[in-house]
Amino acid sequence: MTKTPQTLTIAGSDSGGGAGIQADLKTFQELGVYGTSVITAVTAQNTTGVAAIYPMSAESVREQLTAIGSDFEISALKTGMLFDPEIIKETAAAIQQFGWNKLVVDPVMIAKGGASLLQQEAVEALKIHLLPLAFLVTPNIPEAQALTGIAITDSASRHLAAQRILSMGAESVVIKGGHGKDPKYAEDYFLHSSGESVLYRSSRIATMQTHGTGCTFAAAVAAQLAKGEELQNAICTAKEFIQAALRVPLNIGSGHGPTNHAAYKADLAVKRGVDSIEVFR
Ligand SMILES: Nc1ncnc2c1ncn2[C@@H]1O[C@H](COP(=O)(O)OP(=O)(O)OP(=O)(O)O)[C@@H](O)[C@H]1O
Ligand SMILES: Cc1ncc(CO)c(N)n1
Repeated sequence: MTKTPQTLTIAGSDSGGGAGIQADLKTFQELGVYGTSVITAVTAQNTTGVAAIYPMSAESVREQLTAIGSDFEISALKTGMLFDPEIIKETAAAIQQFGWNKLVVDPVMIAKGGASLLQQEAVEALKIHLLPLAFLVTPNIPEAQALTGIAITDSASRHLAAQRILSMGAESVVIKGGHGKDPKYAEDYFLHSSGESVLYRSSRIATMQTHGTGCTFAAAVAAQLAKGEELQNAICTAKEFIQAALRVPLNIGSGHGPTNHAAYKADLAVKRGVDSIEVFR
């Protein structure tokens, strides 16, 4: 009997349901994998912003990780909001202890409204403890700049920043282009430590409903990896998933609304297909 692949998200809770743990579990469910979760912080948050953050203690994070590691067979996992250095160290220790592979690190730093989801001193901890364990790191443009100190202004500086992130020990990186300036395209740039690079390009969708795009994208990659999809194809599927989720808005809340996690499967179900992504290798 084949078992459903099991996945794990280590991230913060978004009370508004569009990002963080909630986005990850919805994405896992939609893509047909079993989702488990370790909550690093509780945020009081909606589509207009983050009102408060309550980090969990390092001990509670360790206990959640142990509960998962002692019972589940995790085929792929992702991290999101990790908030402080202690939580990062507990996370890295558990990943090593339980031998979890296929780690997608989404280096979440700042929410759309400007709230800090990662303490300044935690950026170093992330680089030292977590990036060397990563199968894939998924920074957006501001995060890639914060990790490397390189201003990303064109494709050459984006490549340089990607190389710098790989030099921190990650096996591969995709610098996401949601924050890019191009009005026509949203371009994600992938670089592997082998030197192989891929550009994933989709048409940019003009919408306010972009809350949690990064979390959803990384969770979709982790889900596909858990099912055994090869990394570059998993990224392509994640790009199709987020494109569908952005294209069919839910119009929830008065600010940056959540994406529509159900759209990808609904598209497939009626064989409408999803927007095809241009892939440049
Ligand atoms: N308007 C858009 N149209 C099409 N694709 C988009 C758009 N905005 C973001 N994307 C895609 O969504 C994914 C997430 O990228 P983005 O740079 O927005 O991440 P993020 O800033 O970490 O997200 P968040 O912090 O909101 O969770 C990428 O694949 C990106 O190309
Ligand atoms: C809990 C949480 N994680 C990540 C993000 C980034 O979208 C957010 N806004 N909230």
